Amino acid sequence: MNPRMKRKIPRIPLVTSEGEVAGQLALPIRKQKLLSAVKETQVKFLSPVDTDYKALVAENYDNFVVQPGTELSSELHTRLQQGFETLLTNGYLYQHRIRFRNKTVMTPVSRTLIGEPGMTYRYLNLRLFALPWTFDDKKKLSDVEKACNAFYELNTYFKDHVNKLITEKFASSTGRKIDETDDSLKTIIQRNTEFKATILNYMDPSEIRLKQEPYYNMGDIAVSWHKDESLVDGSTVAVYNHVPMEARQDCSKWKVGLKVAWDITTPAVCTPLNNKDCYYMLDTMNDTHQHCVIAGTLPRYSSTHRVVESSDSTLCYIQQRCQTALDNIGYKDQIPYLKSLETDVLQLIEEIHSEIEFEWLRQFWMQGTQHSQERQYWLKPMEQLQEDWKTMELMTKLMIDIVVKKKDQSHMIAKILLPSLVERNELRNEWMNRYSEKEFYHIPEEHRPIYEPCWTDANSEMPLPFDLSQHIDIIQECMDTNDSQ
Ligand SMILES: O=C(O)CCC(=O)C(=O)O
Ligand SMILES: [Fe+2]
Repeated sequence: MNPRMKRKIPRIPLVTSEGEVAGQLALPIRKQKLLSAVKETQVKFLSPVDTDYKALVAENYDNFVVQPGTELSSELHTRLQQGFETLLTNGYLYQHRIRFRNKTVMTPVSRTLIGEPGMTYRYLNLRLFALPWTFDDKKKLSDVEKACNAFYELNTYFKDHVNKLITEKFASSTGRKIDETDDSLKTIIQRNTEFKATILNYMDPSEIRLKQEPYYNMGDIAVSWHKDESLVDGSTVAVYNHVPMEARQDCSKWKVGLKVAWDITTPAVCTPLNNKDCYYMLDTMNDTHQHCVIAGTLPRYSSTHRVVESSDSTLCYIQQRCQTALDNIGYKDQIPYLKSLETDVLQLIEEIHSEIEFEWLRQFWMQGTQHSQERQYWLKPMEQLQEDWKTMELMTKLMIDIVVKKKDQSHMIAKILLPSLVERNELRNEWMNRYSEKEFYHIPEEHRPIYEPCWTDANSEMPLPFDLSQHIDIIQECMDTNDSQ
């Protein structure tokens, strides 16, 4: 059976984007209000064929810029188009199963993240781990690596082009002549152009049943109204559009929709895109507006470059956090002990411990075998993170021992441990029960979750059991006796 056929009718609800789930789920109140207002008022949108379109864009969407593909070199287009195709044919683009209001839902669009080595991007409660787009000079690149590198080239182009757009905008809004040494200009440019990763999107509309755009009747919605998450405030999003077989009429083309966030009095805009076109949401546009993608009739790819808010989303960051925690373990005659028992130190270690387990290890392995095989770059670092995490299990065990033996600081340590262990146990349960049996059964084998780390009580290497319930009871008891003394 053709593996693509299996995906034709998704068994689990589709999420079309942030905050927008097709079917079953209750709507947020804000959206309900908007929808009932829509019924009463005639809300409208304009397209480039409408006479007032230009004026509307100038007034309310001046940070939205469409650039015809002719401005990019044909060599770059060729590399990008080959890049998309290579990634699709090698199975790198697939629909994401994400958790949304306690349900598992599937994105209609197939995706992957490419970016700076060690970059991750969190959206819809899923952490994406980037395929690197740059490599050591001497490395002989595989086709997939060459494909990723093409998007780095596009990224370099986008940095340069957005620099120009922002500089012009700055000059026209301040009425000043362009001065490249101007510090405020430099800051704005940096904020807008430090693209760190791109999400590639792919969809063949003939394979997926889509919902209608709910407010304006724009057509079939592939990516529903949203703002992009986890970005630096006031940063640009730059998008490349690729439709291998171009539709002739506007009505069959893919379109990008824009509206002022939670506003139905200002008309929205809906702009058809041609193959190779780029569009930009400059500066604060992603903060003040929402965008959506309306499906055309033919398959389409896009590459969406983002200035990721990366303070807590790089491999370097989590490795440093690990080191901070591990600095507190010492060994005397090979016997481990905690160097400091200060509240803040222990609290921080417990936080890091859970962060590694739930934000990194489980997020990575939950995405399945194919996902991990594709990410050779990540395998060694993940192994090391898991080793470090295991040492943190030992550190937690040392804390528990102090509580149980009623040593000096036991009450204070119990107060830190109790909420931390309760939360860890709950999160473990949640991760282990992420899919119902029925859902699990319908996940293709290569995308099935790997429940890692996972161990049984028979595993003598692990300092603590997987299920923390008994330890939680013991600590609770210690606290109760301590309180009653
Ligand atoms: O494909 C596009 O044009 C934009 C997709 C999008 O909004 C997203 O991936 O966040
Ligand atoms: Fe988006």
